[in-house]
Parts: sequence; C-alpha cells; structure tokens
Amino acid sequence: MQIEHTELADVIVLVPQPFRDDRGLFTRTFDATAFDAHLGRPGAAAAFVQDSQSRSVRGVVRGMHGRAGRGEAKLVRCARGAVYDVLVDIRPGSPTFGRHQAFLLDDDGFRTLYVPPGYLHGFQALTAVADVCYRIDRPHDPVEDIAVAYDDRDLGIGWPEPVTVISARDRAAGSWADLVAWLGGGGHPGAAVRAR
Ligand SMILES: Cc1cn([C@H]2C[C@H](O)[C@@H](COP(=O)(O)OP(=O)(O)O[C@H]3O[C@@H](C)C(=O)[C@@H](O)[C@H]3O)O2)c(=O)[nH]c1=O
Repeated sequence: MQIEHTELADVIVLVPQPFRDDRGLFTRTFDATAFDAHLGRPGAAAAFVQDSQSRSVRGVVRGMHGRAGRGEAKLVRCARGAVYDVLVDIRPGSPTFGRHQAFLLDDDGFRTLYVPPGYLHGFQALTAVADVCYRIDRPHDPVEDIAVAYDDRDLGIGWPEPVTVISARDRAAGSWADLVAWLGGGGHPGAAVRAR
C-alpha cells in the first residue's frame, strides 16, 4: 500500500495495488500495520469503531459535514461508481485552514482518504449509482453534527455536475462565515452546528 500526501495538512491517500487476473482482481483495501506505521501511532487503526456505507444517485451532493467536540477521524472510499470528494480544513491554526481539495474516488482505483479530525467532508456522485464507505473512530452522535452549505460562496467548491438531490439537513446547513465565527469563540454557530 502506497501513501500519497495531499495539499491539505495531515490528509493522506492510501493507494493499494490490486492483483488483476482473468477472474477480475483482488485488492487489500486497508492495512492496519502500514497505517499505524505511517502515522507513527501504534493502535491508530484499531480506533475505527463504526463502518458505514451510503448509496447515492448521480448528481447527489452530501456535505459539507464535520463534527464538533474532538471531531472524528475518517477513512473514506468509493466501493461502487465514482465520486468527487472534497475536504475542507477547519482547524484554526492549521497551515491549510479554510482550504479545500477535491479527490476522485472510484471503484477501480480503490483509493482511501484518511481524514483527520477537524475537516469538513462532502462529495458528489459522478455515476448512476455511487456507494461510499466510511470508517470513523468515534460512534456517531448527531448532536455533534456540523454542516456548512455545499454551495457556500466563501468555500467556492466547484462541483463538477449539476446538483440533482440534497438532503433537508444539507439545505438547512449554515455558512462558512458562521462556522469561522464559532470556531473563533465568537458568534453563534447558527445552523452550522446543530442537533438534528
Ligand atoms: C452519518 C450517520 C447517519 N446515520 C443516520 C441518520 C439519518 O437517519 C440517516 C442519514 O444521515 P445523513 O443524512 O446525515 O447522511 P449523510 O448526509 O450521508 O451523512 C454523511 O455525509 C458524508 C459526507 C459524511 O462525511 C458522513 O460522515 C456523514 O456525515 O442515517 C447514522 O445512523 N449513523 C451515521 O453515522
């Protein structure tokens, strides 16, 4: 498994090497030993306690989601189809605070994003059906949900396709400005941080 660094601080991409033959292929999608060694934290992989999967139709955008409290680490890969996956660094003091980067995740490259705590995450489905698998290192708690509008002008994310469907939660998401004010200890989180 190769590790690629990204433009975003502490975000890495895990890139496996599939074995292809006449039957198809075999690939390891996660390697705890390599992951722990790269992070320099024995036991880091063992912290992932929930695995989830979502299915989206083409054009769907889910995001931009984060988590309050101590955040959550996340491993993200696309098991079916392809998605345009976007991360935003929301860690005050980080050299890449406020910056975003997009990644193509698909069911042929098997690339997995490692997202440390303190990032917003979202994606758009690029194929008729797109399944995204997540592993997170803390049990989900909706009270800690953060949502910033996927089309927030300040974030300026260039979604590649017309947006077909978004959830009610995402339609009600707060602004990047709300979130920045809240992160700075001032202002009210407004809809950026809210219970469902
Ligand atoms: C995220 C999540 C949702 N749910 C439930 C709540 C709700 O009834 C249903 C759908 O939830 P949502 O609409 O929040 O699902 P969705 O919009 O797909 O949320 C996901 O978006 C992507 C971008 C992420 O990064 C994920 O961490 C997660 O926030 O599933 C869980 O039970 N566990 C979970 O971990």
